[in-house]
Amino acid sequence: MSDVLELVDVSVVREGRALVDDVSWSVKEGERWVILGPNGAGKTTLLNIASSYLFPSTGTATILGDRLGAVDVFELRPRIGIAGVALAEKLPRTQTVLETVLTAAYGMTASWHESYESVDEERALAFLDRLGMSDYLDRRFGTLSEGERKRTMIARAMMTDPELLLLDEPAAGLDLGGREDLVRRLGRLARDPYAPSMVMVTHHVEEIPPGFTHVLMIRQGRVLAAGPVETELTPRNLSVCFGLPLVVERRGDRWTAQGLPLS
Ligand SMILES: Nc1ncnc2c1ncn2[C@@H]1O[C@H](COP(=O)(O)OP(=O)(O)OP(=O)(O)O)[C@@H](O)[C@H]1O
Repeated sequence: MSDVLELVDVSVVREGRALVDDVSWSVKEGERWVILGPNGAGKTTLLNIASSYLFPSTGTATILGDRLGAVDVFELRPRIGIAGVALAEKLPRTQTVLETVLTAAYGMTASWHESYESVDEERALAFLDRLGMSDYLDRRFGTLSEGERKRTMIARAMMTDPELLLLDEPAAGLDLGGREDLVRRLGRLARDPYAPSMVMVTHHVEEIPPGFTHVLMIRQGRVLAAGPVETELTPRNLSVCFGLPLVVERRGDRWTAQGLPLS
């Protein structure tokens, strides 16, 4: 299996502080990773490197075989799908759901009188259908609920047929039904052998979709644990990661965690 992403001794330093501190981590083809860590741990910073929007201060980052700094990022970026709040905020609120997904095929955020190929439209419709958004095609992106917006963003991220799919807190802000719906859909995607390698950032083990294979735990920019979910998602690792005693349980193919009662 080849490396989809390889970070070696990567640090990101801002104002004299390491936001990401000496991180070495590799994602192999077909793996599905979840990045867990408390607020401010450096999760989004890592995704920004993985998406080629941020260069390490020191160390090397190799994405889809190309080393950051030695590759034209504009050639690399179409190979990476991203769904996250930062991108959602850049998308025009008045654009329809279908246009929001279609524009990804042209590497744009807004439509500019392109004439879309019918094959692109068919792909957009198929992804929107898979994400349960077929009834919203003509709705303005800005009028969508949080859950509908998240599902549209994932459909959009799939449009370019990416080799690497990055999901930044896809279930944040969703109600219980919305979260469970999204986790099931991501679980189906994770199990699809033709789906891209995936990296998903979350704060909650309950949001880990079935089929996700590996976990990276970070705290204060440093890696605490990295490896298969079965061996690394332990009460000890999770407690150190979030800084309080936690129990973690696996039920079927899902996870739950809770704090131990105060004595
Ligand atoms: N440009 C910057 N200059 C200085 N500090 C920054 C900069 N960007 C991010 N940080 C800081 O780096 C740390 C890591 O930020 P990051 O967004 O990666 O964390 P995170 O794990 O994604 O957090 P959250 O779970 O709250 O989204 C935070 O303390 C943040 O304030």
